[in-house]
Amino acid sequence: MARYELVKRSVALITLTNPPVNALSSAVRHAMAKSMEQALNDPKVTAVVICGENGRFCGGADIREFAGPLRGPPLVPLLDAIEAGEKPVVAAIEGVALGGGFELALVCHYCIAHFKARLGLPEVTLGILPAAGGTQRLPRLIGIPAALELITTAKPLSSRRVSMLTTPCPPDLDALLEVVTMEVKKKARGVMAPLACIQAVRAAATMPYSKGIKRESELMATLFNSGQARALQYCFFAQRTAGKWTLPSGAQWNNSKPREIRSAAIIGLGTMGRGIVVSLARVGISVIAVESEKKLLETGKQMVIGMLERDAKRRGVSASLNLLKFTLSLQDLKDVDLVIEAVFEDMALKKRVFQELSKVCRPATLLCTNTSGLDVDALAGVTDRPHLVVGMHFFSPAHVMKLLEVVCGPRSSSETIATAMSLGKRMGKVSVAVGNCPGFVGNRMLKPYMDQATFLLEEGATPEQIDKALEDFGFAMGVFRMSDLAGLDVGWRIRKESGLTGPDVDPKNPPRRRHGRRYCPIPDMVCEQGRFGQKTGRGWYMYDKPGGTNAKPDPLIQNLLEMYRSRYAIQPRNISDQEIIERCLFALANEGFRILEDGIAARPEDIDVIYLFGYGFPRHRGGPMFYASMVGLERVLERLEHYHQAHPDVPHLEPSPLLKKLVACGSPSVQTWREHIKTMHSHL
Ligand SMILES: CC(C)(COP(=O)(O)OP(=O)(O)OC[C@H]1O[C@@H](n2cnc3c(N)ncnc32)[C@H](O)[C@@H]1OP(=O)(O)O)[C@@H](O)C(=O)NCCC(=O)NCCSC(=O)C[C@@H](O)CCCCCCCCCCCCC(=O)O
Ligand SMILES: NC(=O)c1ccc[n+]([C@@H]2O[C@H](COP(=O)([O-])OP(=O)(O)OC[C@H]3O[C@@H](n4cnc5c(N)ncnc54)[C@H](O)[C@@H]3O)[C@@H](O)[C@H]2O)c1
Repeated sequence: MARYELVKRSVALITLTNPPVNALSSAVRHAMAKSMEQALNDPKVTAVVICGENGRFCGGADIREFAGPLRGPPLVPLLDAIEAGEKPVVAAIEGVALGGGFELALVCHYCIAHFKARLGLPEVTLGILPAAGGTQRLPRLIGIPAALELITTAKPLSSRRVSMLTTPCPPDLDALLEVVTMEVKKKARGVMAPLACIQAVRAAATMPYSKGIKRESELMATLFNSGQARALQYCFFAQRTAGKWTLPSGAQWNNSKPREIRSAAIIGLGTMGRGIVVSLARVGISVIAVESEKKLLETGKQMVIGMLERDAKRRGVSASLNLLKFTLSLQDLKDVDLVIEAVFEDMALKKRVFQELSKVCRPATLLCTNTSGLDVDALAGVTDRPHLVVGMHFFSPAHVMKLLEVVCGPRSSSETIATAMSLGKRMGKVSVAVGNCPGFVGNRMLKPYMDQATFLLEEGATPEQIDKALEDFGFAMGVFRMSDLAGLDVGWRIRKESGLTGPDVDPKNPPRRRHGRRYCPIPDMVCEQGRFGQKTGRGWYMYDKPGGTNAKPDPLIQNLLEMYRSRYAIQPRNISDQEIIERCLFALANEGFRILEDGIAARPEDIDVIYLFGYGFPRHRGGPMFYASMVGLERVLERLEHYHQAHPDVPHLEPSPLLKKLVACGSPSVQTWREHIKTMHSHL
């Protein structure tokens, strides 16, 4: 846990040895305390060097220990003792010095850092604050403004020469803290940790160290026991668990070898195709991009080049334009390692493309689809290599959004899945393996969530009221603002294709019902007026111009809602924010339970990661499944039963059998739900 050596008969070298990141677990703290004591008491030792094994100084406190009672020697007195010791202590930093690891470096009398080292205080991302003196020592060392920036944003710092640092000098502390508070509140709505950090830094500026460190500890105690800290720490591990896919055959992430991908092709240079090209090229993969018409190819090419150049400028590297080739001919794809199809969401068209690819590409080429929800296995079925077909479902904009759903068809081989997962990781995506069903995980769950929002409109709410309730909950954007951004025509086209609306469907027979269940035609009526969202300057909101982003409530939508309600004799009622949150989010989680039952997602963590990275679910709430567990499964069940009774024609509100089962088993913690699903069928 910590190795002690005497070097050159006078220097004590203490090496932290707790792989993989040398976290400060209780055993490490214990070993460090012993080693420090030995060094301080040995008259031969004139100086101490602390470093970490395997090129990593220290990743901070052991986050897993936060879930139980704190054991072992506490960190603060240990660090205080190092700082107070009479022999000089040097931190030799390689790799990372994060959180408690950085705080350890701060108490050392000298620090030497490798130029590639990454230092930082990521505690706020876990819902806590740097409570081993970080909020007290860092402001003293680098000044209030720089310390606030590092502590409240968790931004890592690369190592640099002191002469390059600006001199800390806050002209007016209160004004500065006010500005930072406003920024933090704007960026992270309702998140407690950064605000507590500001209070702790205020203490560093206004109190002696002995009082400041007490204040730090009080604030930590409040955060430590908060639901937000639990949620954020859950997210940390969920994100790491999500990459660990497993198939019923026993093939899994650590026994399946991915193929190396050097070249790829993208079919379709629309919204998604362009972003996928950029994501591939910037990690050094050569890409052939295919379009159907010369003009579209040229437009797509110019857009991709612009995106790559802007991206390269931001990252201070040169744009990898030499990796790109643009063509109208599928014949050029003979030798690529992998193809990602991103043409219109039209099964017949996609089948034609896959048949063609089957003929053109060499037999070993992987064929992937970016479909948002069509049957991946049906596409596999038209090829000569169904085992090499897999869904790679990117999110828009594909070069920015971190999520990738890897959709495993029943015939996708483990090597194919491993390759798609590994390619996602290489592109910097959080990749989650999911099963094949309409909408997969993310979009399948979106339906009940959006349905509830539109039903609430019928019953008396407004788009802005629903959005505000969701944004106050922590979503970056409410459901209507998000739909305006994504484009309302996409969903309209899908509803037309599934026979829910369109010229052949009589809206009055029966009204507000389709396929035997409640249906809200308001989104169709909005689209019929040419209101497709931001791109047309009108949608659920109005914008100053097409492409504008400043959403304002539109009286025309208000009129439309009033006319609609009077046409169907609906008496509008006052709807509380609580009802909005419960109906939208419990319906969302309820579908998540069904997805787990159906074996489309392997575990609740996967669903949560999809919602955190693909749909802007607030991280401090942990994701829809974790949120349901925090609310209490019994309560979620009771509320769903209540709403289902009030709306029996909405099957999505009927509590899922898995939810009922979990409640009957005493509402176990989310990490153990998997044990209750084991016997069910897996589509992964
Ligand atoms: C370090 C990384 C950058 C490495 O990234 P990489 O991509 O290489 O690897 P992975 O991320 O995949 O990680 C590999 C593996 O390691 C696990 N892991 C990583 N870091 C930790 C960690 N810190 N603890 C435990 N485990 C860790 C990870 O899970 C992977 O394993 P798995 O099996 O899941 O695959 C990257 O890992 C990273 O960014 N790590 C996190 C860094 C971080 O956030 N550090 C801060 C930790 S919090 C902290 O340090 C707090 C300090 O300020 C100390 C505070 C003192 C506490 C005092 C307590 C007072 C409590 C008072 C409350 C009283 C309450 C009461 O009264 O009740
Ligand atoms: N837009 C999103 O938010 C989003 C998100 C995830 C997945 N998707 C999915 O990605 C796919 C593409 O969506 P999009 O939004 O980029 O569509 P888009 O309409 O912006 O682009 C599709 C492109 O494909 C081209 N194309 C059509 N047939 C072709 C052919 N035979 N050969 C070459 N090019 C052809 C079109 O000219 C067009 O440029 C769809 O399956 C969609 O469901 C979309």
